[in-house]
Amino acid sequence: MVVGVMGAMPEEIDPILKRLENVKKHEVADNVYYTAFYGSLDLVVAYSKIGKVFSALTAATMIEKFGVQKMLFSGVAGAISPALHIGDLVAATKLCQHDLDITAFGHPYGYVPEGKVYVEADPRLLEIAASVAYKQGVKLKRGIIATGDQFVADAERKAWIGQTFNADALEMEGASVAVVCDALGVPFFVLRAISDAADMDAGFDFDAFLQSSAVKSADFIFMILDEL
Ligand SMILES: Nc1ncnc2c(CN3C[C@H](CSc4cnccn4)[C@@H](O)C3)c[nH]c12
Repeated sequence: MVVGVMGAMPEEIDPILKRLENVKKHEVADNVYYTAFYGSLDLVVAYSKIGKVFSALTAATMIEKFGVQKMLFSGVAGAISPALHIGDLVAATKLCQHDLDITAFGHPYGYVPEGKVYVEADPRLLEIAASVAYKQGVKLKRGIIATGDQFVADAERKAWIGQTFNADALEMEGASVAVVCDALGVPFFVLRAISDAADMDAGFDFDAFLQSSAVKSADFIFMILDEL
């Protein structure tokens, strides 16, 4: 089976790559894709670069050019829910785009005609994640993740996103990956480890915790890969 493991930043996939052997590099569509065998799995690993457009391009390229059959996203996120603290793992049950706004035409935030506000993650992959977390004694929360093309470092914006979408965490790539995988019929799973609280300290906390949180997410992704 061909499994895609995506991140947005180099720091999010470095902990994945360093645990793989005989990694091959492929330059496709202005990006670098790494392939390697992991047990019985064929892995395709890449960081997309930041934001919804780049992450959509990478997800589509992984599926259309590399034949990815299951997509796992590993990375960091800003917390919205007060129950989420730096280093905590959260798996997306569904994802939305908090910066998609044609409310001027009477539509809800995050909605465009023939689209949907939320895209649901694959229940089977969520089930595997919950089972792995239980067996390994890892605390894994589930929640709604809101995606937008902005680094949120403002309590008011964070509160608005939380209230408008009932979101538990926010980032800049998950919902676009979800839309691509959903449209192309590829089961997907988005895992994030909290790096900051999307408030006035977000920039400092992000710099301080990016690496350690990215490793936490990557380590759990390997626990899931071992079950696929
Ligand atoms: N508060 C937050 N708001 C929005 N997104 C996030 C994330 C998740 N990632 C990290 C990175 C921030 S932008 C970036 C740009 N340059 C350097 C580092 N990060 C982008 O890929 C989204 C963690 N905390 C977030």
